[in-house]
Amino acid sequence: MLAIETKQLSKSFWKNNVVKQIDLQVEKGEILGFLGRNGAGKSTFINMLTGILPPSSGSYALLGVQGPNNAVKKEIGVMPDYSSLYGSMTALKHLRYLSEVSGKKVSQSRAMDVLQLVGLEAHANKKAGKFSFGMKKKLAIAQAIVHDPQLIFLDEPTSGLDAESVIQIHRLIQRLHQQGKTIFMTSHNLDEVEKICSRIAIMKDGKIRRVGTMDELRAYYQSTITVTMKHAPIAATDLATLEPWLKQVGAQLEMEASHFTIQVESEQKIAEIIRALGSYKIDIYRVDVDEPSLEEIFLEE
Ligand SMILES: Nc1ncnc2c1ncn2[C@@H]1O[C@H](COP(=O)(O)OP(=O)(O)OP(=O)(O)O)[C@@H](O)[C@H]1O
Repeated sequence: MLAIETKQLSKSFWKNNVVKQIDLQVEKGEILGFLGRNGAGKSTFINMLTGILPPSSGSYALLGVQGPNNAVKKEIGVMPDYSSLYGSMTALKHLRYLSEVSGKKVSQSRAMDVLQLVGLEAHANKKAGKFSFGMKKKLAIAQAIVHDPQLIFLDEPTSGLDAESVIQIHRLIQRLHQQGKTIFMTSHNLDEVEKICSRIAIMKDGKIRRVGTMDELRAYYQSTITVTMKHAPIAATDLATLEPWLKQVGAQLEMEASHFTIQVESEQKIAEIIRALGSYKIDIYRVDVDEPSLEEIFLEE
């Protein structure tokens, strides 16, 4: 079953088209990482799905129910902007009160369990107004998950958190994933997305440019495989013909005495180069293939 399905979903503010005809499908149980530069339209897209903004055109369904629809609200968890927390309410009260508002009031012990999951158990009875930025963020995450929703929207869940808290939140996300929850998360931390998300969507100028697993994204960008080969010394006479040949096979050739680096379009080209060196009877000691990182893929978009 699809957890999220959008069809031509669009949003304009006056004449400014911020989200442009997005068709996106997210399977139940996925962790989808939603990437994009500042101003790409990510928040606007999420705000439509979570009922904060009405779409200008197009449609969406959450957990198979056409939105907006209050019936499905109980099964959706949204991490609020930390600045919208109530300063005079304790962490515990927050969770109990806001779960009631969302239609699925939770017990005191459930609220305490969730505060423990985000590492706030020692602060359960402190007012949110006295919390640090990181503590507010954790409370916002707790608020998104306290009513045990099926679909969870997390907006930059770890930005601004200390290293230990980041690990704690990653573990929590993985645990939710194991429980079969669907998680839709934005992040500007590409390492984090690469590590914990099952699929990645890259948004630019209001459109989703690419969506896929890390392997699928890499396959798409394989035109930029960088290969470094360490080899036995090459005789000057061989080099005279080998070097021009390599320049034809790939790009950005950099030759040193014991190794060279070259960019090729496909794995077949790597095989061709290895065969060619073999025909010159040049031993190859090592082949390093540098696959594009998410950062490189992201920057290309
Ligand atoms: N309520 C609004 N009225 C007018 N323009 C808006 C409104 N909300 C967002 N925008 C514009 O829409 C564009 C996309 O903004 P959005 O907040 O969706 O981007 P984002 O990808 O979430 O960025 P960030 O990573 O910085 O949070 C921006 O140019 C922004 O100025």
